[in-house]
Amino acid sequence: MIGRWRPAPLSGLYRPAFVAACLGLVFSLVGAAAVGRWEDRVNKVEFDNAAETESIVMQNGMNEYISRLLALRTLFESANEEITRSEFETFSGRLFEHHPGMLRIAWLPRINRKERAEYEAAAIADGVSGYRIKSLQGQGQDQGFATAPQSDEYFPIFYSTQPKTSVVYGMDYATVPERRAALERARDNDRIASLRAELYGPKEGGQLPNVLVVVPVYAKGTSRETVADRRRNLAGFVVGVFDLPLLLQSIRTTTAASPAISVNVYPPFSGRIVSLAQSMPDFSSATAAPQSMGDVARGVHWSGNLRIGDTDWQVHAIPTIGGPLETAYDRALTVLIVGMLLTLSLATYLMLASRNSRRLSLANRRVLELAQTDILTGLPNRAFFLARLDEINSQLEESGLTFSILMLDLDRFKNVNDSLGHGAGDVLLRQVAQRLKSALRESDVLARLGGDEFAIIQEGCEDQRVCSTELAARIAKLVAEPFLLPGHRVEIGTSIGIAIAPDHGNNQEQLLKKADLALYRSKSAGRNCFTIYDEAMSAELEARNTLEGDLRDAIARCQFELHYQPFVDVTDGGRRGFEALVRWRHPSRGLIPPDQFIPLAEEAGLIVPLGEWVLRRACADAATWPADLMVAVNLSPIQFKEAELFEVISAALRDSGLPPERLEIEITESVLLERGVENLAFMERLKSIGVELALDDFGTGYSSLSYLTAFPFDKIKIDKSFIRNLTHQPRSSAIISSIVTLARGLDMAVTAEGVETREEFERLAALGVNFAQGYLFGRPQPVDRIEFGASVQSSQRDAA
Ligand SMILES: Nc1nc2c(ncn2[C@@H]2O[C@H](COP(=O)(O)O[C@H]3[C@@H](O)[C@H](n4cnc5c(=O)[nH]c(N)nc54)O[C@@H]3COP(=O)(O)O)[C@@H](O)[C@H]2O)c(=O)[nH]1
Repeated sequence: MIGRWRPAPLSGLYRPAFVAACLGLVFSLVGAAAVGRWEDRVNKVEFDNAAETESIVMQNGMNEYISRLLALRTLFESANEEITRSEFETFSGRLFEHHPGMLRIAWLPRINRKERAEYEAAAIADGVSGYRIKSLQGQGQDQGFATAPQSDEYFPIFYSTQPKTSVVYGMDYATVPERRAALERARDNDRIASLRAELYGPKEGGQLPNVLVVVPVYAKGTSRETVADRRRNLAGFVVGVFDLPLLLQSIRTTTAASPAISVNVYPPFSGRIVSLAQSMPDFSSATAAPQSMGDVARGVHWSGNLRIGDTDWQVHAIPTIGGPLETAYDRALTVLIVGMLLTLSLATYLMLASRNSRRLSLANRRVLELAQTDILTGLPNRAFFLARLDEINSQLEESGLTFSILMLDLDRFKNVNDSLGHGAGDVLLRQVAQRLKSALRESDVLARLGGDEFAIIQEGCEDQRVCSTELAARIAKLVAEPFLLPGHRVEIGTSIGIAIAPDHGNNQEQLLKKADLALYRSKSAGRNCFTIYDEAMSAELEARNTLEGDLRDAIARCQFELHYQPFVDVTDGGRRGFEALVRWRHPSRGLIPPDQFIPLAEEAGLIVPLGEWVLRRACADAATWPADLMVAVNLSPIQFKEAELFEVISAALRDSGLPPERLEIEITESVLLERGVENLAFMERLKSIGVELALDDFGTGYSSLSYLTAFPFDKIKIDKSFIRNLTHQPRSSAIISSIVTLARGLDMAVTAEGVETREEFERLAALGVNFAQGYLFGRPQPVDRIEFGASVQSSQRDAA
């Protein structure tokens, strides 16, 4: 996972907007449909009420017409004398004066065979020329009249509101079967009968059939209780012919019928439809009349009856097209439009919000990336590494996998930084990052933890131990290759510590601690190597921690003591002084040598107070010695970084009364590696007050001869490792000889450390060394065991 961040998938970004749009659309449609249905229901109720009212009004209007025919019947039945033609015409004319739609009214008297001629003559006498009783024959266009055949009784048109010239005078209704049936129905039931009938001849104003209404008239004062009574006492019929469309239109006009309702009146239902004309309305107030009842039935409609006499005409009402009772679905439309607008707004808002939120999340991710990136190398930083480590740890139990952590610390990086500057150090770190990347797989996590520390999480290996050591070896080799920086070629290395999960722990803290311990071991083992953690390291750490605690206590309780080891002048064997070497008298562990606690004191920062104590004690002790004896005190590089060191030394001298010329400060080469300018100034200051300076352990570190010229040393102390080899390695003699020659040239003295044998001593003397120190002249011992008398001096002289 060298390229660690994968962008979040874009799919689903607009999903909320899409879902909202779909839901909004569905709700809008459902809402509009519901409102539409509600509108339908409300309109239907209103329409039904209006249609019913309309029907009642029409029925009342029709009843009014019928009642006028009944008035005529009353006239015939109540008159004592026969009603004359002119009385009939006058009365009829008045009755229907303001009632359009009444086409004509006729009086059909009941005439028997014997009365026929008499009636015919009377009509002619009344001015109806050529009057005779006729029968209607033929169909449609071929219809015509013929003299009615002999019959027991006739029901001819005798009086009529038609002009006397009309051919219909004398037409016997009984000769037309359906009219005869209506007459008989009316007679037998003493009820008004009606029928739909086409009139003879073309009808004014249209082709629609008319309605014949037949009212039976019985002889005055006769019984009509039984059918026989009615048949016997029948006097004739009053017949009204209605122009139904005109009549209904007139009713609607006079009653100010609602224009919202279109009324269609169909002929009485006969059980079968014999012609198209029968399915067409007899009356329609609609602007475009429906072509059939089917048309009406398909839409919103109301059905009822219009009773004319003994027959029910079918009434079907529909909302007038474009009228207020036609469902306009305007509310439903409003709901739909508002719903769509809200949906659109919501979807737009969600889309914008989603887009903004994505932008925000991208920005957040960028911030997160930056927060988890090491700016210098572009690698993940410590925060990312730790988070990833936690993540992998949390999956550890479920996955059953193992992984390794490799902690890397560059060797000698500090030198590059100090000597070539931070710019070069940065370039080097980038190059190291590139090399490390090249050694890793895509699934490995590489991070820079800070400074010259890198860390790797390596997972997915069959044998994690083998895999991680192979990787560490590969990395060590890669980093050991020279780096080309601008104008310089540098060589560094890397120390690596490895911890393996879950063997070495299953949480971040444990694993990092153990990888660090292993790294520490690599560092102390000589660098550019790798170490896998083992349990002994923890034990060591524990011991070290205990020791550190004890060390703090020891400083507070003054459990330290100084032992002194003499150094002698090679030429005469005379003792020239003592080196102060600190020891720790541990309450349970006894006397602990400085090798075992000085590094720890340095790491824990305790060397500063300890070093000050050594200085003061050594100066105080030396002040009691013979005036020709020097005291040499070791200073740690850590003490050198203390700004107060000069004041500490001055105070030790002042407080003890020891002349500065009797104090020799021993420093190691490592001190000279950094803060060169400050250290030089500090050393010059010590020299200026008379303190002598010795370069300790020469030959173990960098052994740069340039230090000898750059810093004002009085003495060089050749490390005992050279002396050890002196007798059997000619090279050591040559090195010592060179050092002596160089020191002499620089006006410096040379001390040989660790002289244990006479042979070594003689060889050193031959090489021109000035001073010697070692077990040959005495081991370090407490001050109270040192004899400053002549005996000591003579024994040493013997050695010389
Ligand atoms: N910063 C401070 N460092 C100190 C102080 N006191 C001691 N030290 C440093 O500790 C190192 C170990 O010291 P020590 O165990 O005391 O060993 C010294 C001698 O005992 C040993 N020595 C001397 N002669 C011989 C010999 O003939 N053979 C042999 N095997 N060892 C011998 O050498 C040590 C002295 O070395 P050096 O300092 O280089 O003169 C040591 O590095 C001390 O510097 C302290 O107070 N502060």
